[in-house]
Amino acid sequence: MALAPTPPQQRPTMRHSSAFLLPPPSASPATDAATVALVVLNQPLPRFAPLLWSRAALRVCADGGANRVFDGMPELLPGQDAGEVRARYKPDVIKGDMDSVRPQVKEYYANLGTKIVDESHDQDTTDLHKCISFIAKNSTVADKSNLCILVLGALGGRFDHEMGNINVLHIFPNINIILLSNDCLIFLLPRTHNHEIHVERSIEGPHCGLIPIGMPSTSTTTTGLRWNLDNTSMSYGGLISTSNIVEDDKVTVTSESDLIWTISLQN
Ligand SMILES: Nc1ncnc2c1ncn2[C@@H]1O[C@H](COP(=O)(O)OP(=O)(O)OP(=O)(O)O)[C@@H](O)[C@H]1O
Ligand SMILES: Cc1ncc(C[n+]2csc(CCO)c2C)c(N)n1
Repeated sequence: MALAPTPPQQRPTMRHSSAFLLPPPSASPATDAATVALVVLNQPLPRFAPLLWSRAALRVCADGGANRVFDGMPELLPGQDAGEVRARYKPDVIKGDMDSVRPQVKEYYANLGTKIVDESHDQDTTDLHKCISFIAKNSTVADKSNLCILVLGALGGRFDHEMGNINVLHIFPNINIILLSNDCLIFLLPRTHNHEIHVERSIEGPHCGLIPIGMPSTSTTTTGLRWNLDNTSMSYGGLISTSNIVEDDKVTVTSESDLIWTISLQN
């Protein structure tokens, strides 16, 4: 027999913040408290890749993501010597089925001490899935609520890859994973919690969305949005909240089902 969901008033509150994207020297207590791990996917690096790299305690490239670091970091830092930039931005780990990383790139980083984890035997899980499993297993952070995994290049590109990347959020609902592109970010709001999203209005918004992927939501209630939901049901084929607008610095969400939160990033 399925367990009844915990009533909304008994759920703990999960707080979310994108302060990790604020330019230095800004650092909020929320950013400092979490240990950041970075995953680089096989897509063009977003402009803030060097900033997030410097804030991460662990840097993992998913297969062809290593090519993007090798080629892209010198391009993002054009005033600096390309060779020095390359040596400075050395991934800790390259992991995946290794069909996309160029042999010369793999050898370059292996010689610098990067750990290469070849999982070409596994053709049933995506490289991102493999990387998140690796981080979850190897992170020294005992309390996983203090771990924040930032994924670069997860959106905009091949639709099957995008859906695979969003599926990874649902596979690991208890890990704080944020999918990023130059244009927006996405994370999961698990139904086990009420959610308080602190909006960094200097860098994100105003466009946002609240989307039930995977299952309909029988009841969702929000504050802080232009078009709030009030015990509203959402489903594909019915209402989903896209092209919404953030009105307050804090958005709250309570829902009977897992939801995807997305917000635009200012360029
Ligand atoms: N166009 C894209 N859009 C979104 N994510 C992508 C895209 N390309 C790659 N990725 C992400 O980067 C990871 C590594 O990419 P890579 O190209 O090495 O994967 P792959 O397994 O060789 O892909 P495939 O064989 O399906 O082309 C993927 O698992 C995926 O999460
Ligand atoms: C039903 C089903 N659909 C697709 C794949 C293929 N696939 C999924 S993840 C992956 C690895 C990509 O690096 C590959 C090849 C599969 N195995 N099972």
